[in-house]
Amino acid sequence: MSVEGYESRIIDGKVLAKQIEDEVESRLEALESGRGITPGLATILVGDDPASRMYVRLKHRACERVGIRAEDHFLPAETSQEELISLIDSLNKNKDVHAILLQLPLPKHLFPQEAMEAIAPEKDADGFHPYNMGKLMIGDEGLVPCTPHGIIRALEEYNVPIKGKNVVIVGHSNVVGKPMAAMFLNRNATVSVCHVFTDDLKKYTLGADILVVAAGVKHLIKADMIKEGAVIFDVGITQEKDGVYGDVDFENVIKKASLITPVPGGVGPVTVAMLMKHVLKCAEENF
Ligand SMILES: Nc1nc(=O)c2c([nH]1)NC[C@@H]1CN(c3ccc(C(=O)N[C@@H](CCC(=O)O)C(=O)O)cc3)C=[N+]21
Repeated sequence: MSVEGYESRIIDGKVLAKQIEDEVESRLEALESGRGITPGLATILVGDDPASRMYVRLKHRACERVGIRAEDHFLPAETSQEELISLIDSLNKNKDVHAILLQLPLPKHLFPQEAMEAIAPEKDADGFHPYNMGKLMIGDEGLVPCTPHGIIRALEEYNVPIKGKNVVIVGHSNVVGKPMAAMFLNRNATVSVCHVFTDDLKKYTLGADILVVAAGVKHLIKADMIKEGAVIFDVGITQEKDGVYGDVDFENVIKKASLITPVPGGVGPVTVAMLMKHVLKCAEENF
């Protein structure tokens, strides 16, 4: 990538992830030596989608690095809703499992919302349970989704003020856009949420002091759509034969941004590190 001279504007997600994982590791050691608890994460993957497999593998590797006990539950694509719920029920009751992660998306015949509601809210490391989502909405942030949490952490790390700033979020998914909006509102930013049906996207993005893009459209955001000095988080992942692409035209946008996350090596690794933090929190608070 030709970004010479602009390197200092890059938020290195791997460096930040390492820092978060180091914190987790030392708190985890204290939990083990102090209370004899080793945090345990159970991941559930239904079907053998290659991308999902890779993401689950990334999470297991992170568990290994920090010392979380991870168990992998792989279910065949034809698993029924009842079988899935019954696995979740047994993991809810298992005292050695402090956190449960149901990898999304699920095969089309299954109901993700019902499955996520079956996860005990105190074991919901992803923060996707309606109880945890509801708490987030009313400003009581407990277990919150990993990607938005990682973005807030990055802003803190780089001392970017949030209060009173214009934040624009592109994408209104339950896993990124909506919880992200709530987290910024909780910190008194002025928040606009745009999505596929937004008329004249550029009109909004041009006003953004902080821009979070999670649309899944390769290079949706061009340099002429952003304000000079904006802070930009690219959550997009478009996998093509020759590589992974984000939602931001990075090489051109970096010339106007003050801080920006690359893809890969930006938001992704921070998301995984935040998951580790959440598993630790589940183990500290519920055993
Ligand atoms: N219940 C659930 N929780 C999730 O957190 C969840 C999920 N389902 N389903 C899928 C998405 C996707 N996701 C990513 C995590 C890390 C990277 C990551 O670390 N990527 C590396 C490698 C990229 C590559 O080489 O392709 C990077 O950006 O540098 C990417 C994507 C978590 N997700």
